[in-house]
Formats: sequence, C-alpha cells, structure tokens
Amino acid sequence: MTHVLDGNAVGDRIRDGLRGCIDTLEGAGVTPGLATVLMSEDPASETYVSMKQRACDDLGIESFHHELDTDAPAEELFDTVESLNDDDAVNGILVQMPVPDHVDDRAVLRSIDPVKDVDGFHPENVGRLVAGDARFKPCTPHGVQKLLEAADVDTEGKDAVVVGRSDIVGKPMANLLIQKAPGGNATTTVCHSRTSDLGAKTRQADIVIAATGYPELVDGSMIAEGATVIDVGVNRVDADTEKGYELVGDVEFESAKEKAAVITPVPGGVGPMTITMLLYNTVKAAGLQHDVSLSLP
Ligand SMILES: Nc1nc2c(c(=O)[nH]1)N[C@@H](CN(C=O)c1ccc(C(=O)N[C@@H](CCC(=O)O)C(=O)O)cc1)CN2
Repeated sequence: MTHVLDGNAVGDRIRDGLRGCIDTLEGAGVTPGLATVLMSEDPASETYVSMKQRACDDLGIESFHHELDTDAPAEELFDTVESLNDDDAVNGILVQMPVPDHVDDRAVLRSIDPVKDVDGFHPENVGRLVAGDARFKPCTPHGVQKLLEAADVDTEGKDAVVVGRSDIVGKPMANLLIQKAPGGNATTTVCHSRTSDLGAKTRQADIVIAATGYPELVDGSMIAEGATVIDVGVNRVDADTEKGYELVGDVEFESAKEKAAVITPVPGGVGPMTITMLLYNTVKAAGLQHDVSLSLP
C-alpha cells in the first residue's frame, strides 16, 4: 500500500508548534512580522503571495505587503527593500520570484539584510547552508526534509536523485541531502536538462525529488519498486475546468504511485510545506533578532 504524504497535515502540525514560539515571543514583547514584495502580474505568483499573507494572519504573524508595477524602474524595488531592512517591525523580507527581466534578481537578493532573508537566498545564507551552518534553510527543500521525517524516511546511506538544479530548490535540496546531519547523509546525484539518460539515474534511486517545472516528466517507468517520490512541481496546465487549468506535478502521479512506497501529491504535498517553512523562518528570524530563545518544531 503506497503512503500518500499529506503536506497540509504535516504543515498543520508544524504550524501548531510555531504557535508556542509566537507566545514566547509575545511574552518578550515581540510580534513577528513578514514583508512580502510582489513585482509581477503572474497569477500563480499573486496566488502564492496571498497564501503567504493569509498563513501569517492565521498564525499571528504580522504581514506587510508591497506591490510594485511590473514596468517600474528596478530602483523602486531596491528602495522598498532598503526601507524594509530598516523597519524594526519587519523580521522577514520575501521578494516573490521571478521578478521582471529588467530587474537583476541576484542584486535584489543581495540587497536584503541577511538576518531578514527568510527565503535563505542571500549569498551569505547560501554559503552558511553549504558550510553546514544554515541560518535559514530555503523553504521548499526544508519542507521536503520535514515531509521525509514525518514519513519516517531515513535518508542516511540512501541513494537520492534530485531532478533539477534551480537556486530555489535543486541546489539547496542536494546540499541538505549531503550534509552530515539528520535528513542528510544521502549519496546524492543531481540531474538536469543535459543529463543523458534520466530514467537510468532515477531508477537506481531510493529517493527521487523532482523539481524541474516540466509537467509529468517523471513517470512510473523511471521509478524503482519501493522508492520514495517527492514531487516539487506545481504546473498549471490548460484544462476544461472552472479556472481553465489544473495543477499537475513534475511526476505522473498514477503510474509513479504504482511503484512508490511513499509519494507526495500535487496539490497538497510539498506546496503547503513551502508556506509552513516560511512561517518557521520568520519566527526564527524574530527570535534571532531579539535574542529570544525558541524551541522550534
Ligand atoms: N521568494 C520566493 N519565490 C518563490 C518561491 C519561494 O520559496 N520564495 N517558491 C516558488 C513558489 N512558491 C512560493 O513562493 C509556492 C509554490 C506552491 C505553493 C503551494 O502551496 N501550492 C499549492 C497549490 C496552490 C495553487 O492553488 O496554485 C499546493 O501545491 O498544494 C506555495 C508556494 C516560486 N517563487
């Protein structure tokens, strides 16, 4: 029987644990605050940012939202980040990616104060992660680690294949999997668009993590019997539905489920964990900035 992992349920348990941390912060006179910055008209990005704000409201994190025209000069975004860096009510800053082409996204990430960089994308935080001394683990890979832990999937000594090499998911995921730490110690292969025989690589894996942005790229024929399959993709594909699309992962769920012992669905798998771990990082940031020690879940 395949275990279909419920990201909403795992996320809810972590959010419950965060409530205690928020009470501790409140006791010290601190209300955690997250600022989201959106410079995009992409409907998916708009959805993700409003989900983040709603999740903050539900948990008792103050949220501040800044929306910029997509054709505004890049300076407007840098000025916004600068004022948020200086704002004591803001513990975490998140610029929703992607930003328009005329904005240098790496410069934007560098402009965020690293102690408020709750995405974990600033070069200082990337360096700390690679060195095994993470301040903020990027939300999606951290969420995947928490999902694996919840399903009792031990990564130690396992063969893991990460499909995708993005800065947001693939690279930090692979880094976490090779760390000498719980949730790590896996022998890890990173595959990408130039990998010559993807199926040959994924078929030898105990754990496959698909993060490519290509709908249903990985199917059951590419999965070993009894493997763990984590699907990071959330792709909107045209469909005859009320919204005009349906959400599809990077994994062909039905055929992969036939083979896998553990698998995540889309929606309702990794997505909700991304939001949960953003809340986690925001609470952690507030604790670090105010020297309040917290028992994070
Ligand atoms: N600054 C950042 N930008 C982006 C990140 C990020 O971590 N930081 N990640 C992705 C998208 N992303 C968060 O922003 C994200 C993707 C999916 C979900 C999610 O909960 N998906 C739901 C379905 C939601 C829907 O109805 O569309 C699910 O899978 O169940 C949350 C966050 C890119 N940019």
